[in-house]
This record gives sequence, C-alpha cells and structure tokens, in this order.
Amino acid sequence: MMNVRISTKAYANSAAPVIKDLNFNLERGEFLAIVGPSGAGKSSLLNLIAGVDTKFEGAIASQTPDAKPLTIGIMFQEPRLMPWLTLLENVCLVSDSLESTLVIKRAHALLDDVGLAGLAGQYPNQLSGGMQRRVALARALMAEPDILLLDEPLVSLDQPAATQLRELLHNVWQARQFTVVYVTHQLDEAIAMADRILFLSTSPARIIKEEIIDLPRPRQQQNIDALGASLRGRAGLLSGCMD
Ligand SMILES: Nc1ncnc2c1ncn2[C@@H]1O[C@H](COP(=O)(O)OP(=O)(O)OP(=O)(O)O)[C@@H](O)[C@H]1O
Repeated sequence: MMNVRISTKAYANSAAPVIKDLNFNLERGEFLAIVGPSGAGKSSLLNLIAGVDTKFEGAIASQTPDAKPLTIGIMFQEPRLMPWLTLLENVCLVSDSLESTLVIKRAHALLDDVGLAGLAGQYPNQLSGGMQRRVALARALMAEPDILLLDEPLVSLDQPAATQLRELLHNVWQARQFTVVYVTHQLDEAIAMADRILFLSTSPARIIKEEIIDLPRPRQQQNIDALGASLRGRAGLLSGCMD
C-alpha cells in the first residue's frame, strides 16, 4: 500500500540526522506498531508519512490499484482541540464545509461511535483527558482515512482511561479496516494491538528488528506478558530500543 524509504531526515538546526536508512512497506489493513525510545525520531517519521514534513532524502510512495491518493488521518500525543469550539465543531474542523448537513450528521455519528453521544454541544475543557482523546479520534476519522497515524495516543492517561481508549481504537480499526501506524515506547501496548512491530534504534532512527505478532484477538494479558518477556529477554537485541 505504501513504500517508505527514508535515506536521511535531518532538521536545519542540527547537522546530525534524526532518521537514517529507514525502509519498510505498509500493507493495506494492517496494524503496524513502531516502538522506539524517547527522542528516536518516531514523531518525525509520522510527520513524513503524513506529508506534513516533505524535507527529507528518499521517497514515500503510495501503491493503490486505482492510483487514487491515500487519505491519511493523524492523532497526536495531545488532543489539540480548539477550546472555544464545541466538540461537534472540533470534529467538523477538518471538513471543507462546516455547514453541510451530511458533515454534521457524520460528526454526530462519529461522536456516538467514540462513546460521546449527547455531548456534541459541550466544550473540550468540560471533558476528561480520555474523553478529549476520543474527540481527537473522531476528528481523525472524519476524513475516512486509508491510513490512521497514532502518535502515542495513550500517553499520560490514567490506567482505566488508557484501557478504554485502547479498546476503542482496536474496535474502530476492526470495524473500519483501515491501516494503522501506531507509535509507542511501550512494548506491551504494541503487542496488545499490532500485527507487526518495527523496533527503532536510538537517533538516528533505523529499524533494528521486525516482529510479527501472531497472537489471537482479543489478546489475553498472559500472552502479551509472555511475548513481552521473551522479546525483552533476547540477548540485548532490543537494548536501547525501549525506555
Ligand atoms: N521541528 C523540529 N526541529 C528541530 N528538531 C526537531 C524537530 N522535531 C523534532 N526534532 C528533534 O528530532 C529528534 C527526534 O524527535 P521526535 O519527536 O521525532 O522523537 P520521538 O521518538 O517522537 O520522541 P518522543 O518519544 O519523546 O516523542 C529530537 O532530538 C528532537 O529534538
């Protein structure tokens, strides 16, 4: 579906690259997790895939049967909601026509899907952190993305809110069958969610290991724990790759 080939990504204010020789293919419908330590270059990689940042050496090529451009949705670490807009208006923000009845209907349906039915007229500061993330998810889904990029979506949530959002993300992905690229530095989170994990080195980021997660869904905690222990135990293979 997409071929990602990044020879070098460097920022103008630094001579050292943040990404070097990082190549992978993204398959249609897969849930890909990218695990790496803080500062490795994970968010930088997502910005390149999203097309938000085009300054790099290499190529990111979409391969679609009808040559139709891929639609990409992104959910950041922080929800980035506009505090002066209602939830409905925040969700509609990415749409061309805020006034269209169809757009508003779709935004209501998505707010329902993320468990916020009846709250469309509220403002972000009336919500918990977990609820704000769910609004951000609804907004990312408005464009009906082929690929959804998730940048540490559970970070800084308390355990119940993180579990709830993780299950929601999983259910939405299974129901809609888009492709997910899920960035995290938590191995267990990646094992719980992904079909495949790419492990990144410290900066400059490159892939040091790929692991196919062949566990039945929904995933049992004992299976997640066992695979996590096995991966962590493999002779320092992943040292420096996780916090
Ligand atoms: N816009 C930018 N301009 C200059 N340097 C940047 C910019 N964005 C990121 N960096 C630098 O690039 C490196 C990688 O940052 P990035 O945010 O991509 O890493 P990360 O793996 O997502 O980190 P974290 O896990 O802490 O979110 C860091 O050293 C960061 O300071």
